[in-house]
Amino acid sequence: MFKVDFSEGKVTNTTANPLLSTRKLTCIREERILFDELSFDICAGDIVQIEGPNGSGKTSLLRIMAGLSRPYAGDILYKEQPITEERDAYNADLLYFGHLPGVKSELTAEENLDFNLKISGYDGFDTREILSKVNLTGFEEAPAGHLSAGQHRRTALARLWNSDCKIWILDEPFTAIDKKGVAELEQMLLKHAAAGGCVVITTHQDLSLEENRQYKKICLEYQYI
Ligand SMILES: Nc1ncnc2c1ncn2[C@@H]1O[C@H](COP(=O)(O)OP(=O)(O)OP(=O)(O)O)[C@@H](O)[C@H]1O
Repeated sequence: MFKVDFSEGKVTNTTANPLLSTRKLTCIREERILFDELSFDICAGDIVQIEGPNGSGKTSLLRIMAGLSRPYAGDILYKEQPITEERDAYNADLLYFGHLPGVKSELTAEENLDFNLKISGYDGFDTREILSKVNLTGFEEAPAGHLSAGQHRRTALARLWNSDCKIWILDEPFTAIDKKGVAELEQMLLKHAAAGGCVVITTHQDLSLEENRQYKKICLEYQYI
């Protein structure tokens, strides 16, 4: 595990054959520089945790990396090409899990999963089997609006268990998830990385991945203009 701290200024950490890269990425919100000329690479097998206090810019960074918002300056590269030029290929290889991960309260857990997988282009999956992996057996037909906060989150997370995207960008996936669920999800991240995928994740939880050689932390701190 290594730790890259950007609080001292412009730190660059780049490697060969990256899957995903930031290049001189600068983000300004409300006249505050959240990060400035941020350049780093993420390779197959990497699990990268973006750390920092509330408001330091973690979600902003993830949204820019996912192509959902634009930076003040700089680029995101997918296999060394700007994502603006590789939009379709990048989107097909990206699983983005945001703060509001698209679970409709009026649909059942099973209907939500079915919908989320179908709009991502999957078919031939077994929703009950996938829901069992996130401990939702017995809750398949419950409207998501009647589920507990953790079960609601598990409904959204279930699509990780049926993903062939190499790049996972996960914004606080552990919110409301119990200890056993966190451990299971950590195992899922390790399995994904071992299979040649990569993970970018934010969480305020302590993860038990410190011993993993491919686990990295990037720390964002406040900077002012
Ligand atoms: N679209 C926006 N317009 C203006 N300001 C924004 C916008 N998005 C984020 N901000 C501001 O940017 C700062 C960073 O927000 P961001 O959500 O990236 O932080 P975070 O590190 O993810 O925080 P948390 O740990 O609380 O989730 C905040 O001060 C926020 O108010």
